[in-house]
Amino acid sequence: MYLIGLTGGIASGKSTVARRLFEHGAVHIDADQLARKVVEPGTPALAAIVEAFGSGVLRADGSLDRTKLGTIVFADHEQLARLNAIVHPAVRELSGRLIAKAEADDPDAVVVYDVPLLVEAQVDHPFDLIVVTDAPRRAQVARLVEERGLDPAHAEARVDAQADREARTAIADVVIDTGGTLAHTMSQADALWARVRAEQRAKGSARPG
Ligand SMILES: CC(C)(COP(=O)(O)OP(=O)(O)OC[C@H]1O[C@@H](n2cnc3c(N)ncnc32)[C@H](O)[C@@H]1O)[C@@H](O)C(=O)NCCC(=O)NCCS
Ligand SMILES: Nc1ncnc2c1ncn2[C@@H]1O[C@H](COP(=O)(O)OP(=O)(O)OP(=O)(O)O)[C@@H](O)[C@H]1O
Repeated sequence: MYLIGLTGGIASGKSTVARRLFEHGAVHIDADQLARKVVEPGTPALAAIVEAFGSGVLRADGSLDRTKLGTIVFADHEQLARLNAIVHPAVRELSGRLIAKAEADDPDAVVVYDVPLLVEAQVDHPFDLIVVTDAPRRAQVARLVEERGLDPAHAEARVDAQADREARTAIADVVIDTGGTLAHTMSQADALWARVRAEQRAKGSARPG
């Protein structure tokens, strides 16, 4: 297995790069999706969230009201830390299991773990390569406002809840510049895929037997 940790700020283009790598043949594991799964009705994490934030964060059908909880936690660092302490361990455990399963299914798989909070959440999977998508803050905010309908203040609050660009690029083996055209992002993703395949081939031919 070749394990890529893919991270980047909100709306920086992680999913766009992950989708391209998936089209090339990578297995894609998405931390945002896992974070939704571990708080489905009936899970211990959802029970812990209700205990911490009250039943006002539930919808009438018993599922989590994500907009309501988002409004609470992205306005207050302490509340966000409480939520993270509930959700992150569950995501860490589930992602570890899924990565192990991908390797068991195909020892030669390239696995992309797409995780917005790689820097913030002490993710310590044994990555072969850490890739960071990097766009200017104004591009992130503009995408959140124009494409996802957030109001500018909420968009800024989400960006501010995350590590800054410098902290992320400091841990990167590869930085993908996602501040330009989509075509420029795609060509960098294609070059990354070619590099990973070449590294895998080199490892394989160095292997005895
Ligand atoms: C607060 C919640 C309910 C808001 O849900 P919502 O559907 O509006 O957003 P969604 O989960 O799709 O996240 C969108 C983006 O917000 C950013 N974001 C989400 N959680 C966090 C966080 N704890 N800290 C900083 N940024 C975050 C990420 O860039 C993410 O890609 C939800 O984000 C959540 O449960 N967050 C805590 C878990 C978490 O850290 N998830 C991120 C990956 S593990
Ligand atoms: N050069 C670019 N590279 C990547 N995405 C771009 C670029 N220009 C515009 N975009 C747009 O920006 C958006 C980026 O969204 P994407 O879901 O890929 O980001 P993300 O980092 O995964 O976000 P999130 O943290 O919310 O999961 C997409 O709608 C994409 O079309």
